[in-house]
Amino acid sequence: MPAQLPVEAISTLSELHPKPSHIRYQYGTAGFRTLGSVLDSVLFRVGIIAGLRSKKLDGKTIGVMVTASHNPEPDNGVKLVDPRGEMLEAAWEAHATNLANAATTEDFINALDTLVRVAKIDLSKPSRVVYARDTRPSGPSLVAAFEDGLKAIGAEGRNAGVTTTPILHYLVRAINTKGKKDEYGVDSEEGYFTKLSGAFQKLVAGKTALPPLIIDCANGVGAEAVQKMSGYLGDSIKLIPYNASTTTPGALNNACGADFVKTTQKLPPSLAGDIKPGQRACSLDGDADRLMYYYLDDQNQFHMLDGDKISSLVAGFIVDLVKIAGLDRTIRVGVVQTAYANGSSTKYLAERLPVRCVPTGVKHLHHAAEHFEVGVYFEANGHGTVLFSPETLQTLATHEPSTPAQSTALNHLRNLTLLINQTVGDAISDLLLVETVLAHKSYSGAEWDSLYVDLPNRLVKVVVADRHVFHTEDAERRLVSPKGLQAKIDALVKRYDGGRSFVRPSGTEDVVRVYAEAMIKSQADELAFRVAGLVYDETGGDPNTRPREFL
Ligand SMILES: CC(=O)N[C@H]1[C@@H](OP(=O)(O)O)O[C@H](CO)[C@@H](O)[C@@H]1O
Ligand SMILES: [Mg+2]
Repeated sequence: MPAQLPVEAISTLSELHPKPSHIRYQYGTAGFRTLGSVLDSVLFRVGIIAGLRSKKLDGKTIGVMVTASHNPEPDNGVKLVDPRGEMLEAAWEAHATNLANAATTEDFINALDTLVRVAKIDLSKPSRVVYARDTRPSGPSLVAAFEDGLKAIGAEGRNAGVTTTPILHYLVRAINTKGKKDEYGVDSEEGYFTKLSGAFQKLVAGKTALPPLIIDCANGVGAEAVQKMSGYLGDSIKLIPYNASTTTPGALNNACGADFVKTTQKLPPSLAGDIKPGQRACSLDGDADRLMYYYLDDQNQFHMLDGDKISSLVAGFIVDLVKIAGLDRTIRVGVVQTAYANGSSTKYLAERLPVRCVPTGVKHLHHAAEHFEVGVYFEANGHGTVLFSPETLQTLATHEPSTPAQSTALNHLRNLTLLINQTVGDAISDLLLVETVLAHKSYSGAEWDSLYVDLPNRLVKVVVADRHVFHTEDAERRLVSPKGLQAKIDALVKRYDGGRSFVRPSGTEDVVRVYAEAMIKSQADELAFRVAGLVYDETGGDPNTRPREFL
């Protein structure tokens, strides 16, 4: 008889983690994410789901990260990580949503039974799960609920403690490739720090010393990782953590962090006075998978260097190295962006290499990047990385250079494959990558910034009655419904010099987002507020509560 679900154990433990009756959960772009205080049942159930996912994949280790990233401190969330360190497969997002919403223990067990049957899960297989959390106060009790889930399904758990999202992804891949040909690294935090710092030190050896770098850690888990990384970097670069108060109530992501910088386009107030004209600095988000750079010019003016600027800097550098190494016929470097990428960045990049636009969400970018030999992907908000295909890794490992210049470039490329966290966007890996390129190019922040001039842009949220009536095509750049709305947007856009605007429903908030660009800032704002007004009026917005700035 095939192995059965341990119904007794699941049932007993499930009663300790009842689902609140009034809440509907959704496994979205960022996993399950909502107030930490209502996630207990979800975490318990995710423990069981992770165990089943591992069994389905023959006992490979699955990752689980408890975090709500850049959200306010009271929020929390949970994401599953597949064996190569990638986001959970889409079909299982639906399974997770379904299981999280089962009303009672009985419904939950029935839904589990169905999943086991439909997904043909062999319950006799082993199951292994590695998990971690960020610094949020709700973390420990949520992890305890999750561990009850592991216990219920009999999964073997490995607690990676308090660490960043990208380190958890690294661990998943390292564990699953241990002792294999494609071994990713030693499966410990130390392994991660040693691998990245070693590659960085080689890449910047002999270059002019890098100035110390102020890092705004958003008062989150990145602070601990930056401090640890510092210890491994020797004198190759000095990292100065700011906003590193991980235990101060309410401090997490508050007036600091990558999301604050991107959305307000301002310097975090806590850095004011400490960053000098000409100096650059950067901000991480609450789980250290996003990165924003910025600098003050000689007039003390703030300039932001976002994900598009990082992408352009890095892609250009890799293209040059590939060419110098004599590999430009074999290795095609491409870039993946979303519709939110600044139009100037797209123009700059498209003149140099293939560029693809995909729908919002890291999994779309990641998968599209896998189609290039080297795929560089970044969201404008600072989440991104570089992927080297297995064939490219092979080429880099075996290629015989014919000149000293080729040999040097080849070595740099090899070290880049070690420095870059290829499982997921990683703020710490990315900032070392940026510093590497700046060291090689002898660029200041201003010189990097001058690769292209950002088009002024504006992002506006519109609260609508039902965002599910919005459907898009062409990588979210055009609306197919509500019918007729796109034609009206087109008519508005035409009136603005260099105008571009698109509307899409958010996957993480109950709003519709409007993005607009134009040649001058006031026009970008005006276009955004006109389109926002149009969307509001056309989809039944109440005239009495119409936001005043909408035109
Ligand atoms: C405009 C914007 O920044 N959108 C963000 C946001 O998605 P929305 O679907 O727009 O809510 O959260 C996603 C998950 O973190 C991130 O991937 C994406 O870039
Ligand atoms: Mg994040």
